[in-house]
Amino acid sequence: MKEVNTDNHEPHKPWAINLQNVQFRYGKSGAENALNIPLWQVARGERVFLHGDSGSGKTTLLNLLSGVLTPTQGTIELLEQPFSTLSARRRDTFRAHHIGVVFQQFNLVPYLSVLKNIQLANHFAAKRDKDIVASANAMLAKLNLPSDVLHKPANALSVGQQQRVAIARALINQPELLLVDEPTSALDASARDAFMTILLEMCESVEASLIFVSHDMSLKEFFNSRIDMSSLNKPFEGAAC
Ligand SMILES: Nc1ncnc2c1ncn2[C@@H]1O[C@H](COP(=O)(O)OP(=O)(O)OP(=O)(O)O)[C@@H](O)[C@H]1O
Repeated sequence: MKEVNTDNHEPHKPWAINLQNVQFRYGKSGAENALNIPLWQVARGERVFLHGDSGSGKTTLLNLLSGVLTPTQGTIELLEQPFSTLSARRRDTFRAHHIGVVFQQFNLVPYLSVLKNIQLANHFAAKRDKDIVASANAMLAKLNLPSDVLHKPANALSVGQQQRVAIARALINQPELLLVDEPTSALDASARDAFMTILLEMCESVEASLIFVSHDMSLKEFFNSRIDMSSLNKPFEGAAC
């Protein structure tokens, strides 16, 4: 397994992620509520396991990568294109076209059917899928979900089923970058391993780069690179430690 080197001297490969001198603070709070990442580059196609203590900034970093937050300083490029410097509207469009997200609460619209949840993601895609029902069905079959879930409201599904729907929704537009935050916390060990296998197979099939955040170090075996937030997030100059 490769520990990701943040002082990267390898020959240039196309980047999925390129963070340069990124700083982030929540409001005017102290440095402990902040990120300071001088450099972080992830090559396209890489599958990265991102771990770290509670409060070390993992979710904040994912929110910066998905454009929910923007850096206080520095720049984020995704897929070799400017991202953090875009207007909020353009960032939303970029996200809809290129990024899939599976966050802790899955972010499914609870009262909408599984199909409508998946359709919603495709609605904002660069290319609308003319046969979204067939595509959604094919995706659900790959995820071992029966096709009758398609018309059930999301909140009528088990947690494990909702996780799979969240993956289907995140991958339906074949995103180049997939961001996943602690999705296995509610699963037992065998369900967790099944989830990981499916997630990685699906990622492979659409050739997505993956950033996967978790506390659960037993999951690191599923990844070819891993990074600890403490090696990424440097103390602010002059900050009391
Ligand atoms: N909305 C917010 N306003 C102010 N501070 C925040 C906010 N969200 C997070 N923080 C602070 O930012 C720091 C990083 O939090 P973050 O949620 O990114 O950590 P994490 O590594 O994802 O934690 P966990 O593993 O517990 O989910 C923490 O000190 C946290 O208290």
